[in-house]
Amino acid sequence: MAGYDTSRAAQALRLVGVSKTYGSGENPVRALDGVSVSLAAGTFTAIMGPSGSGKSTLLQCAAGLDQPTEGRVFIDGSELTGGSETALTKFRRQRVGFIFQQFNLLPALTVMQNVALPLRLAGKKVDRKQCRSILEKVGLGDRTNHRPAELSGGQQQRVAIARALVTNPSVIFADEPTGALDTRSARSVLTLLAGAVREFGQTVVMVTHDPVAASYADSVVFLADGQMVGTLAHPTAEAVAERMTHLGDEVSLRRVVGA
Ligand SMILES: Nc1ncnc2c1ncn2[C@@H]1O[C@H](COP(=O)(O)OP(=O)(O)OP(=O)(O)O)[C@@H](O)[C@H]1O
Repeated sequence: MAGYDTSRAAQALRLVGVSKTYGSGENPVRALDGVSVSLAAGTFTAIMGPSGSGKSTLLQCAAGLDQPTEGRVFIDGSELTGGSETALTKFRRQRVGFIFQQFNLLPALTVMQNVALPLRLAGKKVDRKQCRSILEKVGLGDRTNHRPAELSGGQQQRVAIARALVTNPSVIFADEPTGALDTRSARSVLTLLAGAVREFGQTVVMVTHDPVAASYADSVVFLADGQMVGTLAHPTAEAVAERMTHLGDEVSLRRVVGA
């Protein structure tokens, strides 16, 4: 993490030969197998693949929540791998945003306090005006003093988006952000994420199972058996669904021939 530069790099995220093996001994699981990918700043990328293909592991390693067994990860030009845990935590708090399937808001805090939390954790000054303005952008300007339990699932996820945006991170990682939402709320969450990319130049990386959700992204990265097996630019839901169907066949074939 040495030599961190405050100006933004052209590549918001770069993985070089990233592998992750869980466990050791007789039955180690190679969840990621030599993944190399570069994502330009200001882009929206969906990660797709069959269950167990390594999507969540990729997100965890890319976001610095887990350490790869091999390979290097760079966010905004700064290397995440190889540093101390303390340095990594500090970097994550300042430069990375997260959105989870189950929202992960703190129930005892108000909407405003939840949004301000990453600023507090990063040791930054809490600018209530800025927090309010972000909450207005996600359509919750009138809910700042409510607690999460008083909001719908879609509204809670919009608070989580505001919370992810507040530190102006280099990358926002979203793990199945629409997985717990109805179709209408999912659409509003995806529109917000896509808007953050187009309007503020935010970089978003989203794991999803849903071809419709993936169609909101600029491109899709496909994983199978821990390896990157393809990309699709300007995805439509139909093209993504079609690719996923063939991906299943390809994976079965690779397993049969032992490739
Ligand atoms: N902590 C762990 N210990 C051991 N194996 C693990 C661990 N986490 C994941 N795995 C294994 O690594 C592989 C990839 O898992 P991962 O959760 O990344 O896949 P995924 O594509 O996100 O799956 P899903 O779509 O079902 O969430 C799987 O075989 C999984 O069983």
